[in-house]
Amino acid sequence: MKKILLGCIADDFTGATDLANNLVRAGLRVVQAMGVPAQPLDADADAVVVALKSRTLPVDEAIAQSLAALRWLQAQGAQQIYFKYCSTFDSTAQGNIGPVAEALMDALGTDFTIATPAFPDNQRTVFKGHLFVGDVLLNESGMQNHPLTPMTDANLVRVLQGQCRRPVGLIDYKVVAQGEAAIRTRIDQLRAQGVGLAVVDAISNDDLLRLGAALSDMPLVTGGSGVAIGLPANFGIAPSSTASALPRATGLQAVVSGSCSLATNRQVLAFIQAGRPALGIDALQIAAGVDVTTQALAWAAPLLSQGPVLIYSTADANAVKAVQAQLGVEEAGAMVERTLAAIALGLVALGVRQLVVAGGETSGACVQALNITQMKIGPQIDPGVPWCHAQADAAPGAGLHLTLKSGNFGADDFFSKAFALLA
Ligand SMILES: Nc1ncnc2c1ncn2[C@@H]1O[C@H](COP(=O)(O)OP(=O)(O)OP(=O)(O)O)[C@@H](O)[C@H]1O
Ligand SMILES: O=C(O)[C@@H](O)C(=O)CO
Repeated sequence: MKKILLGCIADDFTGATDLANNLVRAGLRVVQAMGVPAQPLDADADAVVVALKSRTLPVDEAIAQSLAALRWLQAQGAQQIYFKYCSTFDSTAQGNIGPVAEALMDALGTDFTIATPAFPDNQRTVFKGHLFVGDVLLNESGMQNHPLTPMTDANLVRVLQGQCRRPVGLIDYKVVAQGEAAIRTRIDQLRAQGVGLAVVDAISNDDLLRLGAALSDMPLVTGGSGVAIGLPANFGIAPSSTASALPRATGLQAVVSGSCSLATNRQVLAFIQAGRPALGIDALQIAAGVDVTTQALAWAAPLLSQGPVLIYSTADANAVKAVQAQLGVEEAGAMVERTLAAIALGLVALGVRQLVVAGGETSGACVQALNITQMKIGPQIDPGVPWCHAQADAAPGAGLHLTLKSGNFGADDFFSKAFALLA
């Protein structure tokens, strides 16, 4: 068995493809596994990204799944472990970023790791420990209204400290600007002070490349997908602009959107304004026992032959809050996810072979319903969002082209742009 270099654990499915995309573009051969594989790796790969749906699980379950992923990755020979979370640091006061990071540290027997969600290609920058989304602080970016993980504090040292037993420190931009040696010195200083995790400032890809060089011997790296751009060089691998080729796309086209993030709201609006068919589904109707899935599929069936259709639960923050007040946050989320997953499965049964799913939790639910276990990463549509290809029982033969779009990623015309790229 050939050993892998980098073993990655992603806390949601869109995040996993985001990371895999950056690694592929940096030159690594990557396999993305949905959940912890039951078998050893059967492909030649430099990195494996194990996609979990652990971001919003109870802490103990998130830890247990992450440790199972770690054990599998170690069995494949992984030299370094990467824990991927959201570039908007999506978590609650309990976690799961801090507790999972510390459980991985314990399991790896390491006393120090870094944490940075910086992803400048997607306008996520960290300055003096504070996370900016575009020009505004995290807590003013719309993320303060997230349905499951509202982010109300942009100070990541404070946020992470609230989730960790070990002291949390900062490697600030002045140190990062000086390069690898200065970063290593700062890490030594922090370790000597008993700091276990350090948030790292990064406002450009150059910062991330300098940081990457200083992480070559760190057993565990934690971050968004941005840090990944600086790691392949440590293994002697050079960036590659050739995205992996995917099989030719065929079949009908559809979008399923359960993301309520601001970018997805704009993308849904743009699709409707472009005159494309779109159907909104209502969480309260699902709760009232209406068979929303059958209704949605009956609506889509005659339209699919004319081009892409969109089925969405995407709503603005006020509408989501009103639904949650009636149904409860978790129940509302789970109910909508189950329905959209059943709709995705139904769309594939109707002949859809190019499927866009918006939202990390929603993607997890759809991919699990489709029983997809492994994906190949293809060309990037927008930063952080590639097309992928997977085999699925529901799409026998040529399989399915799939893109899992993170809530806040992608241009306003993302849905149309995605299908145009495969044409
Ligand atoms: N209209 C709605 N009312 C209440 N909850 C909803 C509604 N629509 C979607 N949801 C739930 O909100 C959650 C959205 O999370 P999801 O991870 O899919 O999107 P996101 O957070 O925008 O994406 P990402 O995690 O990639 O940033 C899901 O649990 C979904 O079921
Ligand atoms: O890092 C990001 O923002 C995304 O990959 C993600 O994890 C959204 O769910």
